Formats: sequence, structure tokens, C-alpha cells
Amino acid sequence: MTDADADGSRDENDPSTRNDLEWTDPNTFTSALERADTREKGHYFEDFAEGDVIQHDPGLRLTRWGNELWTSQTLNHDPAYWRADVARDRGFDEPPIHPDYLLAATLGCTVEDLSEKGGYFLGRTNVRFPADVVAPGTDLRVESEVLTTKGSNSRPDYGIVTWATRGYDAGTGKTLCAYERTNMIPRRERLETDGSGAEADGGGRPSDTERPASALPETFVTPAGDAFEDFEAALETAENRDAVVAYRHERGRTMDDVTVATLPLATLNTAKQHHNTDAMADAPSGGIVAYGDVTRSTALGHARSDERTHREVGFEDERFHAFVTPGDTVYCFTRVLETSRETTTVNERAGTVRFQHVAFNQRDEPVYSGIRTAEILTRDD
Ligand SMILES: CC(C)(COP(=O)(O)OP(=O)(O)OC[C@H]1O[C@@H](n2cnc3c(N)ncnc32)[C@H](O)[C@@H]1OP(=O)(O)O)[C@@H](O)C(=O)NCCC(=O)NCCSC(=O)C[C@](C)(O)C(=O)O
Repeated sequence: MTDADADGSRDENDPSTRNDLEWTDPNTFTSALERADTREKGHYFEDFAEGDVIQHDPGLRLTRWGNELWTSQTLNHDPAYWRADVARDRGFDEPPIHPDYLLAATLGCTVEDLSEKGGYFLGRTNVRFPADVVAPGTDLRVESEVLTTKGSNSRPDYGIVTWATRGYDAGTGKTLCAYERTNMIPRRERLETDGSGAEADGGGRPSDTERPASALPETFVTPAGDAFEDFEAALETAENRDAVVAYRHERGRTMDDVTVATLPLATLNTAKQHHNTDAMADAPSGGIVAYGDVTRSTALGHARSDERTHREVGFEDERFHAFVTPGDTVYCFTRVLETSRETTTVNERAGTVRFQHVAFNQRDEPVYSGIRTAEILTRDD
């Protein structure tokens, strides 16, 4: 007991008496929060320098549970990823890890280092899957290199960063997937611009080569079936006419708690955009949004339900055009651009198709688009 206690008075400067504070009294606690520093997570735009290489701990184990959670909820219901007998028919020893889950998991565990501070996933290109098959139980090691950093003239509170990321089998060192991703990243210091709308530091988004609506082709051709030959025949039907092979898929998926929050967290994606409504209230989206890879995979799931997918080869020019928020429904529209009898794996039962997929919402607004190359099985498989 101190002398101060003995005469009934308290010495506010004596550290031992502060333990008697009612820390959970609402007024005391509010003042305490105002005075406390926040142990921040993530990195600002200024923290990234071109050429930096970042190892993303802790990586992730690609589990059958994660695979099934992802593929079931995004409607990627190809039985080769679920049933051992169908997997064996397709040349796999067991149901493998789905490429969408592999890609989302590779990106997910980079978020803590690259984009947890905030800002949005704008696009991705050069997506490749060098490994023919990835088995459940594979430990994923992920590494990124900063490719470019530039200011955003239209949004002075943000910069735009592009990273090249690779996911490796931690056991063998083999590359499982690789891509280049671009994000808006908050700046520590706001960029002063001349307001002219000119590029801040050069660069910019890929130009849009679509024709205006008034110039849409007269005829829209839909493939008669889901096999490679059906896509080939549809393109032949459209050839030399004012026609395009383009159609929509009936299925839609309304974004709920599982797709918006559970799926990204299951890939260790710590972006507040997907699970912290409080922090997102003042963000440009005004609330939480779906992980770009969930939106994309859901749309691709709809597209794959109308084709005999054998293997994903790669993706180019993926873009996220608008936010997808809880309650929004994700649909898909597909264009067939090109077919080829060549395949990257020796598979006489498949051909290669290049698609453009556009994910859109219940208001028919595009939310994602990308060019996809995939091997599609022939009818007589
Ligand atoms: C963000 C919004 C509001 C900006 O909309 P806006 O109208 O203000 O601007 P914009 O014109 O679309 O783009 C802003 C700037 O970005 C540039 N830009 C744009 N795209 C590209 C690209 N591909 N490559 C290079 N640069 C690009 C563009 O050139 C422009 O530069 P400027 O400011 O200097 O003029 C709007 O684009 C939007 O709503 N997009 C949807 C974003 C979204 O929902 N993404 C997926 C969810 S977020 C996510 O998954 C997160 C993740 C995975 O967890 C995680 O990274 O941590």
C-alpha cells in the first residue's frame, strides 16, 4: 500500500494505480482507443519498388476440403474433381485440385503482403498452369515480384501496382501457376495532380477494342452442343457472315456470406473488402464486395456447365469492371473466338477453344471479362 492510498487520495501519475482504472467503462475506453496507436497491416503504394521480390508466408496447403468448398459454391461441378472413377477416365490418379481454386489460393495468400491495405483488384493477365495436374495435399509456396508502379491520375489517393506472382509446389519446387495482377493500392501521401485527367506516371489500362452496341453483328450463333466439334461448327456457321458465336448461360449465383466472406478467407485472403463491413463503409464500394476470383470462377462455372472442359490452358486480359456486392447475382455471357485441333497436352480427344467470357449482374452490367483458352473434349470421348 502506498502513502497516497493510505490517506485516501490517488496519484494519477503512479503507474500502479492505473491498474484500478475501469478500462471497459465506455467513456474511458473511447478515450483509450483515441490515444492508442493502431498496429497496421498491409502496405501502402509507396512501399512497393519495381524489382522487389516478396516471399509470401505462410503459403497454403491445397486441401480436398478447400477444393470441394470452392468448386461446390462456385458451381464448378465437373465430376472429375469429385469422383475417383471419372478422374481416372480423364487420366488423373485422383480428383485433382481445380485450377480456379489453385489460382484463388495462390492470390489469396499474397494479399497480406500486397493488397491488404485496401484498393481493388483491377485485372490480371498471362495466367498459366504449367503443371498438368495438382494433387490435394500439395503445399503451396508463393512468391511475387513488383513489375510496375504508377500513379492514378483519376484517383489521387491511390496508385496502381502490377506484380508477377508464381505459386510453387513447396516440396518439388515445380511451378503450379503464374500470372500478372494489377491493383489499386492506397497511397500514404495523396498525389497532387493538375486535374487534367492525363496519365500521372504513364501506362494505363488496355484499350477497349469492342465495337459500340449499334455495330453489333446481325446474327448471334449458339453452339448446338457442348463438345469441341460444336464450337468448331458454330464458328464455321458464322464465318463470312455478319455473325458472331455468342450466347448467355442460364445459371446465376447470388452472392451470399459464403461466397463473399467464407471463400476468400478459406484461401487466407485477408482483404478487408470481403469480410469487414465496418471498415468498408467509407470505401469507394460503400461496403464489402466479392473477391474477384469468386466472381470470375462463378461465371466460368456457368460457362463450363455448357461445355466438356478437359483442361484450362490460360487467361489473358482479365478485368474487373464494377463491384459485386452481397445480394448481387452473377451470370455469364460467352463468345467463341477461335478453335484449333492442336492441344498443349497429347490428347487426341480434345481441341483448343479461345473464349471471351463476360460476367454480368442482375442489372445486365458487366462486372468481369477475360479471354480464356481451354481444351474441350470431342464428342466421341
Ligand atoms: C475500382 C473502380 C471503382 C475504379 O473505377 P474508376 O472508374 O475510378 O476508374 P477506372 O478507369 O476503371 O480505373 C482507375 C485507374 O486504374 C487504371 N486501370 C484500370 N484497370 C487497369 C488494368 N487492368 N491495368 C492497368 N491499369 C488499370 C485506369 O487506367 C485508371 O488509371 P488513371 O486513374 O491513371 O486514369 C472500378 O474499376 C471498379 O469498380 N472495379 C471493380 C473492382 C473489383 O470489384 N475488383 C474485385 C474485387 S476486389 C478484390 O478481389 C481484392 C483482392 C483480390 O482481395 C485484393 O486485391 O486483395
